Amino acid sequence: MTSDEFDVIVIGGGPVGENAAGRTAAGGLRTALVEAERFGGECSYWACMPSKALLRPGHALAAAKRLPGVPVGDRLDAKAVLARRDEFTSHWDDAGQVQWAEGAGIVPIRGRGVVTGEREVTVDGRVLTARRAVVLATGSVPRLPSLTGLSEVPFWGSREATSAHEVPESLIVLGGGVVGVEMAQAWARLGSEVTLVISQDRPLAKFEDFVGEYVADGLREDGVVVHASAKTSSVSTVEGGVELKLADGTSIVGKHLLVATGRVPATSDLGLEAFELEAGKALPVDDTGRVSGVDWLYGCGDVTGRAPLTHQGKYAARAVGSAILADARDPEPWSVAVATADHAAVPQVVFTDPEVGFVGRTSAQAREAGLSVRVVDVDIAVAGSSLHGDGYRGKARMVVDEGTRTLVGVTFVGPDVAEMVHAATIAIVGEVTVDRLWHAVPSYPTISEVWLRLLEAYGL
Ligand SMILES: Cc1cc2nc3c(=O)[nH]c(=O)nc-3n(C[C@H](O)[C@H](O)[C@H](O)COP(=O)(O)OP(=O)(O)OC[C@H]3O[C@@H](n4cnc5c(N)ncnc54)[C@H](O)[C@@H]3O)c2cc1C
Ligand SMILES: NC(=O)c1ccc[n+]([C@@H]2O[C@H](COP(=O)([O-])OP(=O)(O)OC[C@H]3O[C@@H](n4cnc5c(N)ncnc54)[C@H](O)[C@@H]3O)[C@@H](O)[C@H]2O)c1
Repeated sequence: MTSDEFDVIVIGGGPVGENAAGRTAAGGLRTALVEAERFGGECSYWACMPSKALLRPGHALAAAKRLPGVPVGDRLDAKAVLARRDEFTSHWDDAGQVQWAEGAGIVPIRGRGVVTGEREVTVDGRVLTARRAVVLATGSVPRLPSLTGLSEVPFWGSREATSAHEVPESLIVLGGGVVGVEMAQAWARLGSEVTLVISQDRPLAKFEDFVGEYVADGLREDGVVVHASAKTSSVSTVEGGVELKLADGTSIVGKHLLVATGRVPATSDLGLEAFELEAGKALPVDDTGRVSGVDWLYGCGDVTGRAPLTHQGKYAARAVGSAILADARDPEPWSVAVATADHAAVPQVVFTDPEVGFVGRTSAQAREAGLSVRVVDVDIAVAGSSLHGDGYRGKARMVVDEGTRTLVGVTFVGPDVAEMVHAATIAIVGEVTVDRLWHAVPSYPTISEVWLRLLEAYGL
């Protein structure tokens, strides 16, 4: 093989592309990983890592304040928090990721990749060929709302919100999805005056309805002003920042505006039209990641729009890698080359305080799927939660398919519930019946005892 010939070419060196390339390289295939910006992708530099690094100190401080006797100050040392965030992004230097790729036997190639023919990728004029497969892991890009004046004002996207080096005096956050609530709380706890503007009646509207209420209460406790059911009319530059006008006549002025209104799969400028694929739309893939109608082309991660989360994209990447290695066609569901869990058991944590942990289907989604649904709700009020912090407040919901007596969805909201989600994921993936789950005894005194309360409330 020449230096431009490979078995597999992966376009997009984010966490998902890295995992796909890592898997095929480990299986002995000569693999190129093409990255236009930084190896490590959005997640490492402008998304998961910096956002969680910004949130964690505020949560630790709030947790300590709930425990009499723990000596704590009143506010965060913003400079130290931002410096620690910078460490977590490796100061936006991807040398470590390149080193990892080389160590894993991958050939990293910096530049923008375009699919220019069958099994052919051109990177800034250099033509690469792939004997087996091309994998697209190009991620997603922000979706901007149509808002009068937006093209004329300077505004933040999630990149600026996660990489800022100063705490803004005030911040307007537009969008009550995950980015909106996480960044609203992070900057409020770092000392900014934050206003959250959401179009729905509560934030996190895709989750069970009580989730948004708990999170909105948590934000208000941190001083965030929440404008729910708000219709925006225009935005403009004013002395000292930006002004957002709402349709009801309310005017909000802030130093910066963060637009957090979602993301769309990055499928533009990739040459996909030549293969009858629509640019700007999610890449249509089957459960092995194979693109419909193009049998040498695969996709995984945000670009497919299936489950736009780092862990789920990496899982899809492992399936793609396995499918390429085995040249798997229509493998069995739940086999290693298939991302079956995308349909039934996607977990997600929203790292606010209170935290949200969710997996599977909400009660509404389960009903839409035609399941015979039983919903069980309990407050998280067990010995473990009382010990965890004074005034602990949380709620748990279990959605049971009565046809099989198995769990199809679980939601927790409350301080530090994130680590409880994986037990629920295992129960759903393993299709464990509630009757068997009864015998999984939670340790005393942990917050996990809420499982016992859920099963008792179910009637066991
Ligand atoms: C603020 C924020 C916080 C988040 N927090 C979390 C979280 O806590 N947990 C979680 O699970 N998810 C989180 N997400 C979602 C997560 O970031 C994405 O799901 C994840 O990054 C997707 O990985 P990916 O590899 O598919 O795409 P990306 O990480 O976007 O990587 C794609 C890469 O492809 C490159 N690329 C694109 N086009 C080309 C081309 N033509 N040629 C070469 N390279 C190209 C890009 O430069 C980029 O590096 C967050 C998102 C945001 C915005
Ligand atoms: N902890 C995590 O897992 C985590 C953290 C951050 C982001 N993410 C992922 O990153 C992706 C992007 O997050 P996001 O929050 O930008 O998207 P999102 O889709 O979760 O939320 C976007 C929100 O903006 C609202 N919106 C859209 N247009 C609007 C308008 N004109 N005015 C007001 N509101 C408007 C939508 O109703 C929605 O609530 C998601 O897939 C998310 O799951 C995950």
